[in-house]
Amino acid sequence: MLTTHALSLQIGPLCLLKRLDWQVDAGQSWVIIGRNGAGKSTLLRTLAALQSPAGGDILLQGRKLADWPASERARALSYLPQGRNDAFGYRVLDAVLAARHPHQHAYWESASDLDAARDALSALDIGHLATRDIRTLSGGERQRAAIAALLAQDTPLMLLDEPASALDLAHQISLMELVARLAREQGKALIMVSHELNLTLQHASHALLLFENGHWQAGPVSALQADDLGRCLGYPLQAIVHDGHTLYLPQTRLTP
Ligand SMILES: Nc1ncnc2c1ncn2[C@@H]1O[C@H](COP(=O)(O)OP(=O)(O)OP(=O)(O)O)[C@@H](O)[C@H]1O
Repeated sequence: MLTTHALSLQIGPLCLLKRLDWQVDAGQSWVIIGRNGAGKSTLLRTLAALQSPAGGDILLQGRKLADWPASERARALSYLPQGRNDAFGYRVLDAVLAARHPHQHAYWESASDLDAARDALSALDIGHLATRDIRTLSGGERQRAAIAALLAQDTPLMLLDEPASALDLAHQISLMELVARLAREQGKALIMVSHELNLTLQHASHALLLFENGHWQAGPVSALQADDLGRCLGYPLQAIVHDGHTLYLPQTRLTP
């Protein structure tokens, strides 16, 4: 689905990523993990073709990302950025319908566009907000409306930047279950940035760790080591197995 060859990211003198060789296949859900400023959002924006890498190649379905016409690319990948800014008072349903634009052949949306938008709103538990002015939503509701729009876009590759950050615990869990289901049952490929370590690692299949100075490590979640994760996040962690799940907890530091 997505391949990178020697992908490097740099902002001014700051090297964020050095020669990333990476493959994301259909049915996989990846979480990108790293400290603040590690380059996670920059990587996601680069994969969404919103900024250029310092070097290397990104291939989407075998074709260079830069060679994709924008309208075709919008049917192949969707992107949820971190922040949102609503200048106009449109209805929640219309905001989600707008995400169907890449699939529309006529000026007006079709019945299947409406179905896709309504299904996406229900999946995010905000069907009852369909006719509300989007500017009146709470932070978590607005986040769920944005994720619903991403679902309605219905692309094989989905890029999500901190999708669970504004959500309450119950909605965080149902979002992660939804994401895992999309990968498992529909063969979607997902790449998420998340600071909700244990929640995300319970549902993701693979992890990409970003270390300082552009170093990285990629592999299945089942092969993750607490030492590597701790080094990546700048705090020692211990792995605890509970109910068949591995949880990563901060090690207690002995006070001198
Ligand atoms: N336009 C810019 N000008 C200068 N520095 C930038 C710019 N964009 C990003 N950076 C810097 O690049 C680094 C990586 O930013 P990025 O947003 O990718 O980090 P992140 O890993 O997503 O962090 P966080 O966990 O805090 O969201 C940061 O140090 C940031 O300050």
